[in-house]
Amino acid sequence: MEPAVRTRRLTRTFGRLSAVQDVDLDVPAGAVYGFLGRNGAGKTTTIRMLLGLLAPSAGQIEVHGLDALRERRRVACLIGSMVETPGHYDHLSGRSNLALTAGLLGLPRQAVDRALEIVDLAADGDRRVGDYSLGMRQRLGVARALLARPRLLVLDEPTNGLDPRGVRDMRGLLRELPSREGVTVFVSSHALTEIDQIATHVGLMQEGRLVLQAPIEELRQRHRSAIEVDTAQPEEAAAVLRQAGVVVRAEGSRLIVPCREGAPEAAEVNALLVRHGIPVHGLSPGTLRLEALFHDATGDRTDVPVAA
Ligand SMILES: Nc1ncnc2c1ncn2[C@@H]1O[C@H](COP(=O)(O)OP(=O)(O)OP(=O)(O)O)[C@@H](O)[C@H]1O
Repeated sequence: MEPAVRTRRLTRTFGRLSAVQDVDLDVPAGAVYGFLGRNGAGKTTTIRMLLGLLAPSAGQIEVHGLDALRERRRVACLIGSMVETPGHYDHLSGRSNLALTAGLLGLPRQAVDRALEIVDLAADGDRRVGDYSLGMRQRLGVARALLARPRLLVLDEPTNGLDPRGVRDMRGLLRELPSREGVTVFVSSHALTEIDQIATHVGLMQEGRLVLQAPIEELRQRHRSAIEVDTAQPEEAAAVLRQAGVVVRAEGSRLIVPCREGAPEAAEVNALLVRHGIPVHGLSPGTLRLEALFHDATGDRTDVPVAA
């Protein structure tokens, strides 16, 4: 299948500043692509070029096989977007807000009902937008972006400023969109933790460059962190594990089992220790620590580049 987005050497300079430099994005159709980076890394500039709001200084952009710079109108019809906090008419209901846009686009009224349904605002559709929470306003923005049934949905920091519930709702919505609506989701964020559970692919921007791009599963395989064992008998536990051929390191009362080729799963470590009568107070299963991954990709060990 042709990719939803493909850029080659995409570049944008502002005076002497390279806001985006030689970026090769590959966004597969049907993906939820998490576009990550700190503030100022070049995400918004890239997104504005994808949407035809800003001309590149150099490079190419293809959207579903169409040259976005030559066929701007056709490409615009394929994309729905929400860039920055969406503006709504506060005195109107959510439904009326969408109906206005639908009217401008020449879409039938059913398009409004469908969009409200998708973002789970059908029950609140007749309430004034002024009474909506920020999360509801953001979802209404997504509904508007979906009105014309785009093939690609581009969202710039849609979880910015949302409370945990708002983040959870937005996550749930975005995760479902490819399978429910057949739309590819391209979503930017400076907070990895807000999208690591929904992204199928990630791209990381740093200082205008795309320093990492991969399917998230591949990254999970490569960067599963160590299993941590909390026990009152660390020395005995370490001896048991070493005898079983497991590489292990002690850190105070915790034991660390690095995840590497042939390392046991957390459950096996637990079973082995319990079999030898060693109580295990806590066991962390070695989940993906994307922070570590980003440290590796950017060579930045001083702080976490994309923490919540
Ligand atoms: N119109 C402009 N004129 C001059 N410099 C700009 C302009 N737009 C962006 N920049 C600069 O380009 C760089 C990248 O900005 P951009 O907004 O793309 O980053 P970002 O990753 O989206 O960050 P944020 O999350 O803060 O929006 C920054 O240094 C920014 O100051």
